[in-house]
Order: sequence, then structure tokens, then C-alpha cells
Amino acid sequence: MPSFEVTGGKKLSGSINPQGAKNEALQILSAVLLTPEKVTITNIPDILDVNMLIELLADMNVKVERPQRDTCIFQADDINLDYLHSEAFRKKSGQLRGSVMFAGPLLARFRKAFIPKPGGDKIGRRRLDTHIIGFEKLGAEFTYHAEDGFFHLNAPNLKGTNLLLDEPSVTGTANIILAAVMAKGTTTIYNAACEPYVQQLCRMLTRMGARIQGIGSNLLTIEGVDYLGGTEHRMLPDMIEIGSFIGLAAMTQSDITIRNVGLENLGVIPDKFRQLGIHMNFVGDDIHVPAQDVYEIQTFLDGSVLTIYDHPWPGFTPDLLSIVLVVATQARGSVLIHQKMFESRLFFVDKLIDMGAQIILCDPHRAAVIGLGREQQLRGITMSSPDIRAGVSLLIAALSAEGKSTIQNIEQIDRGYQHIDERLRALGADIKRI
Ligand SMILES: CC(=O)N[C@H]1[C@@H](OP(=O)(O)OP(=O)(O)OC[C@H]2O[C@@H](n3ccc(=O)[nH]c3=O)[C@H](O)[C@@H]2O)O[C@H](CO)[C@@H](O)[C@@H]1O
Ligand SMILES: C=C(OP(=O)(O)O)C(=O)O
Repeated sequence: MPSFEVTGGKKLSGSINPQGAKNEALQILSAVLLTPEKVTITNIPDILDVNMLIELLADMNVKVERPQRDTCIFQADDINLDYLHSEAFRKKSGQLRGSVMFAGPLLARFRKAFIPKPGGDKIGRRRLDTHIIGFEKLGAEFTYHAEDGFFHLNAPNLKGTNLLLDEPSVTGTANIILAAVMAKGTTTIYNAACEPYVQQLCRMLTRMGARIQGIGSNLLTIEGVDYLGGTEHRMLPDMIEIGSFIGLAAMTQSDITIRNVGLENLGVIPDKFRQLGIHMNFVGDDIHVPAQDVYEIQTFLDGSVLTIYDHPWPGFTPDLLSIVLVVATQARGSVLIHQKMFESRLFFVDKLIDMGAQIILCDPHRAAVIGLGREQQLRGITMSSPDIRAGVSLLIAALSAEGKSTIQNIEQIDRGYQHIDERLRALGADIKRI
């Protein structure tokens, strides 16, 4: 398996364009299953998880044309449903989280679906209760077959209903929407996730003929329709990549402009980096992060230590907490990072501690970071990337550290960041794929 060899301590400069959003792409690609007509999708990120989902669509006989690297035209007019309970599907779809969202559109269109145990980051328990309970309430019968490891869903009468979700699960909400748009009658989804990913999905479905109200809120009302048609859809810039680049610039004292970020869809993300003391200039739709020697973490108004924690949208996304944590290690001041949603996402801090960072892992959900204020540089080491975001955090640490670092298991990073080594080299980073 390839690794990154990084020689740190170099200041980077220049501008970078964010890729299309990974987590939006996984929902949008699943939605192509809802119609026999052509669907054109642009700004598709060229990353492992997305390419694998496109491969799965092709394996189930969806016609896929790729006129450009970031554009695909899909036509799901002759789907091979048998493939969906094959061993090949089980194995492949088990490698990513997004595959679970095939269930909603398949139930909507064919009234049956199979969900293999999905993959994705190993960052703690990732239950599917919200998805399955939602489908059951829409009238699906659900059985788990231990012998083949599949959840089987059958819904000859998929019927709208009132749903109060147990939690605002992002993929769970998307899955239920994807089923409800073609259920008979009206579905309301309260406590729905409302991330830009989900909003984008709803807008795409509306263009296909779906009837959805409440987009952007936690109460969606969906009138089922009998047929959905083709459309065109462009993915938003990846907000997690944008946050990662803000952190990278600050940590490496670099002057970087992140182009066309879609500012109105970033929510509190810029504010959280500002709380770490990072300066940003907003020029049109670009974010310019100037080179900064020292950035100082703010306190709360009463002078107490800042806490940064995750919360369903419009709160701060858990996917950027690992980045915030690594950036804090070189800030002046202290911060408590509280990862509420996932149980195993903070364990990578032992590698940062080996590099010389001052972090106390209080428990699996909380880490206190005492910033070094650049009085001491981190040291390069050999480490392995446990998940996408921890992987990029380690990469940022390595780029700012003194000496050479090796990051193993970079497949984790490639799952979510497009050609990251090439793009960072273009900014002046010393990074090799070996
Ligand atoms: C492919 C994709 O889109 N993946 C994203 C999606 O995963 P995914 O949709 O799998 O994540 P969920 O929103 O279902 O929940 C993630 C975890 O947080 C817990 N939870 C969730 C909501 C809540 O209010 N309280 C709570 O504790 C859940 O129990 C679960 O353990 O959303 C996550 C949460 O933003 C992101 O980290 C993932 O990058
Ligand atoms: C956790 C993530 O992804 P996935 O849900 O695909 O594992 C992520 O993008 O940070």
C-alpha cells in the first residue's frame, strides 16, 4: 500500500480550487437510480469512494458515460436487480458508507432493496436504525439474513407517513427522502438532517419532478409522485476540504487562496477557524488565508477556555474536528475539543503527541490541546492514517513539522481528497507518493 513521504517546514503559497463535495456526491449518485432518464452530474470529485460508487452503478447495469473527468451522464433504464444480492455487490459496497443510500431509490422505484453492512470510516459505532426504522414506517418489511449479511427490504405498498427521526442522521435522512419522493401520499420528516448535502439532494429531486417543501429546515414535507425524470446537477465545493485547506495554511504559515468556496454554504466553518485566531480575507467567493506567524485561540466571553464541539447542521461538522485539533497544537492558548458524535475519532492524537504536541486525551470524546505557540516545532515521524480526516490532519502536521515524516495507509486519505499530493506540490509542498 502506498505511503506519503513528507519533508515538512516549508511555507506554501498560491491558490487552490476545492473539489466537488464527497458526501454530496454519494447522495446525488444514488438518486440517479430513481429515473430511467438521463441524469448529468458535474463537479464530481475524482476520489476513491466516489469512483467506487460509480463502479457499483455500472456493475448494476446503469449506463455511465464520462465525457470529462468531473462529469458523468447516467441512465438507469435497465437495472440488474439480481446483482444487488450478489457476493460481488456485498464485498464492494461494504467498502464505503455511501452504498447504503442505494436502498431508498430502489425501494421507491422497485419496491425492494438489499442493504449490505456498509463500510466507511471506522470511527465508532455507525448504526443504521434511522434508515431502517424510517423505511419500516413507510411500509417496508425488513429482515436480516445472517447467512449472506444482507438486510432485505420489501415494500409492495410504500406509503407516506409522519416520521419523527430518532436523530438527524445525514445519510438516514437522505435515504428516507429518496424513498418518500415516490411513496403514495404525503410524508413528513421531522428532526431531519439539513446539511447542504441534503439540501442539494432535495433541489435535484425537485428538478426531477419531486414535490418537497421545507428544504434547508428540519421539517420536510414530501408529496409522493409516480414518476421522476432526468436532470442536470452540479456538486457544491467540498466544505470539509475547504476547512482542511484553511487549517493547512495556518499551520504551515502559508499564504493560500481557496477559490470559489461557495461561502453561503459554509455555515459556521470560517467562524470556528477564526476562534482559533486564524485571519481570513473574504474576496468575492474566495477565502484568502494570509501567512501568519502566531494565531491565538480566543476564550469565551467570560474568559473561560474555548470548547469546539460537533453538532448536526447548522452546527459544526464532526468531519472538521480532527483538523481543528491539529491546527490548535501550534496556536497560542488552549482549547477543549469535544467530539460528541463519534467514539473513536480522537485516538489519532497519540501520533501528534509522538510528534511533540501537547494534548491530553481526557476520554474517547474529549481532548485538551495546549498550543505550542510555535515555540517548538513538531518532529517528523512514521505514522499510519486511521481515517480520512485524521489522515489529513496527520498530513498537515507532517507538512508543518521539522524533518521527514512517512504517512502509511494513505488509501484512507485518497477516499476523500482528490489527487492531494499533486495539488499540494503545486503549492510548494515537499510530498512524495512512495
Ligand atoms: C457519507 C456521509 O455523508 N458521511 C457523513 C455522514 O455520515 P452518517 O450519515 O453515517 O452519520 P449520521 O448522521 O448517521 O451520524 C453519525 C454519528 O453521530 C451520531 N449522532 C448523529 C446525530 C446526532 O444528533 N447525534 C449523534 O450522536 C450517530 O449516532 C452516529 O454515530 O454524517 C456524519 C455526521 O455529520 C459525517 O461524519 C459523515 O462524514
Ligand atoms: C466519516 C466520513 O466519511 P464516511 O461517512 O464516508 O466514512 C468523512 O467524510 O469524514
